[in-house]
Amino acid sequence: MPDPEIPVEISHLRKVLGGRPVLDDLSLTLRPGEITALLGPNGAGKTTLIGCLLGLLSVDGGTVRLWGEDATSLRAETRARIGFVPQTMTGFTWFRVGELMAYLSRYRARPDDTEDRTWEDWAALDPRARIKTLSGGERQRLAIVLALRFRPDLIVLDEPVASLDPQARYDFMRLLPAYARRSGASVLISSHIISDLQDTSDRFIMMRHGQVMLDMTAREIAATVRRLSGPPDAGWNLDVIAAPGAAPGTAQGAEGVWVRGWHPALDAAAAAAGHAMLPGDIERLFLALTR
Ligand SMILES: Nc1ncnc2c1ncn2[C@@H]1O[C@H](COP(=O)(O)OP(=O)(O)OP(=O)(O)O)[C@@H](O)[C@H]1O
Repeated sequence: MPDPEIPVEISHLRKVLGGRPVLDDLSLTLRPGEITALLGPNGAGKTTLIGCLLGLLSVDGGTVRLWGEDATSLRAETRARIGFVPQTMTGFTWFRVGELMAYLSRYRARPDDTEDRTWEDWAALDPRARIKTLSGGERQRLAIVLALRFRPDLIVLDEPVASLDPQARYDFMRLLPAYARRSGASVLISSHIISDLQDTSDRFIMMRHGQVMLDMTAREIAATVRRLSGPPDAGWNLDVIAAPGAAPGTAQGAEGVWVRGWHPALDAAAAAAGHAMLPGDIERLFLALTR
């Protein structure tokens, strides 16, 4: 049943491009107030997924629902609840920064001067600058400000920080979760800079070849994912999720064996078996899953 409380519900999504499935039987749910990191190597299908999620691309199978509505036929009020930061901002080049903000403000459903100031102060753009003269990073800042000033309930960001300088990136990765906590917005952020996402995300979705390889909350990963020095005992009932460097047909990886389903009762047995247990470090887990 479609649920009007759930910002995004994707079920068995299939998308074919150039004659091959780029997204294949993909399901995921984004919940209110949660920051979800979307990770995956180049070509995994992240941008295509975002296109389907926003209703910009048609789907070849499955469903994409935003607050219970089909993504390709959202009502205008529902569309107004979404803030999207694309990989690169195009268009509006003839405007000056201040003119564009003033122009778009006319269409805002929920003006909020405090939010405006927070993001405008962060972006530190000259309102008189013409958009066509902005640098790549300045355009990225503008795209972020434009998406977030509308106080969206769902924020979708496709690699928003790649061209930001370290200071702007650092500040943004602190302002974004603060906004999500304040507003209860659901955030989906795709990025290759995993260190930025490690401490700020509540949930991690790792994609490869158009499929979800792992979808877990940060808490679940910390509590139940471990890297062992060798294969686990069969009686421990653990799922081996990655064994990078493993010889075909074996679970033994040169860089350890990643398992899920860990629980503290196993600590003593694992220590006796000589396992060096490391908690789930997101970046190493991602590298192991995608190697
Ligand atoms: N219009 C198209 N026609 C054919 N293939 C396409 C088209 N658009 C994308 N693809 C293919 O779909 C796959 C997924 O592309 P997508 O841009 O979604 O990946 P991504 O995970 O966002 O990658 P990146 O991290 O490089 O941005 C790629 O192999 C790409 O070549």
